[in-house]
Amino acid sequence: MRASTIDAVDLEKAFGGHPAVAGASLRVGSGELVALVGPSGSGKTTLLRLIAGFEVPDAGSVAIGGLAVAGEGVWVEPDKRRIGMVFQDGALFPHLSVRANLEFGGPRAGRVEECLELVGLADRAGAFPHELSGGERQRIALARALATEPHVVLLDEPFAALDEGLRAELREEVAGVLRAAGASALLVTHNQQEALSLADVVAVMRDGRIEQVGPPQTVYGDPATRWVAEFLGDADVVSGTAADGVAECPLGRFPADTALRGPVEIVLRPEGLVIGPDEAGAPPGNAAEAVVLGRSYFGHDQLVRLELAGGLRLRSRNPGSAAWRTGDRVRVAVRGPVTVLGPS
Ligand SMILES: Nc1ncnc2c1ncn2[C@@H]1O[C@H](COP(=O)(O)OP(=O)(O)OP(=O)(O)O)[C@@H](O)[C@H]1O
Repeated sequence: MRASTIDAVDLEKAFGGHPAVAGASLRVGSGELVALVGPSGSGKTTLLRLIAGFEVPDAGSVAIGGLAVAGEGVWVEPDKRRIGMVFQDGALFPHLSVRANLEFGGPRAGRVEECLELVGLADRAGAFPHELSGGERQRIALARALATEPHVVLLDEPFAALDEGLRAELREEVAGVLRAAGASALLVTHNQQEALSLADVVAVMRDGRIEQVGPPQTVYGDPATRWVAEFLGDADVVSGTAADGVAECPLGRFPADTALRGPVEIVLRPEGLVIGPDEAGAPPGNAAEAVVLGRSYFGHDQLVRLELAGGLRLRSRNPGSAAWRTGDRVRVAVRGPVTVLGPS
């Protein structure tokens, strides 16, 4: 395991008796990019502010770069925590040039040029913030955050103010810059795609707690709870019964944790269901007859709504090549990974 850059343990913070962070623990390893994702009001920004030192925790502790900065009897001011911050609006000093913005924290000689080079804006050192585009401003904000060689960069919704096209482009660029700089970073976002596509590790926050932490493929493909499954993407949940390591439902039999017995919930992703006269690629048995209820065509793919005998409704996301019509009788097979969960 990599050395920790952030170790936040059992943090609690309430405002007026209402808990915003309710026992959250979060670790960021050295050189790791961790995304903290959750719905509005789940406590992401408060957790980030506790780590940065803009809020004092009611309980719990924070260590940054191996040094305790908050906890019982310990308090280190934000400007002594060696963190770099990037906010939604960049928050550059408007009356200072790009160079002066980067020099503000007193970086070592040559570091300003290095950081401008990293974000690909070496030629804009003399410009003022109002002369930069929204995307350029965020790249300069990142360069400024990196200039003082912090232990960790904290980014709070850094792409939220940008339009969709620019957002996607800048996301990749920012992740690339952070990786090239070998920086450790914690990114707060309410955008699931952003979290899954950018981060090495995704922490899913709900009601002030971290509900699941893991690599993007794990939190999406093997969600710990039904809530995580439904928050991170489209999911259909089918009731089944488990015994001896197998869960059974109208779509077939699936491997399950041997500890599960009795009623279970089986989580299916629409892209894991294939439709067709043949059962392309699916193991024998894991298929069922269905009627097409309707379809939405998106160009790059389509979402087909299906109903099985007994009224069970499912969705299949597949290449838009086959124009299934309402009322068509089809066979639906499970191709993708399924997750079997105990009753929630
Ligand atoms: N300074 C404050 N005073 C009072 N309540 C606050 C304060 N800061 C946050 N809260 C409350 O704490 C809860 C968590 O807020 P927080 O901003 O941390 O959530 P979030 O997940 O970042 O949400 P969003 O994605 O909307 O920014 C909310 O109910 C919010 O209203």
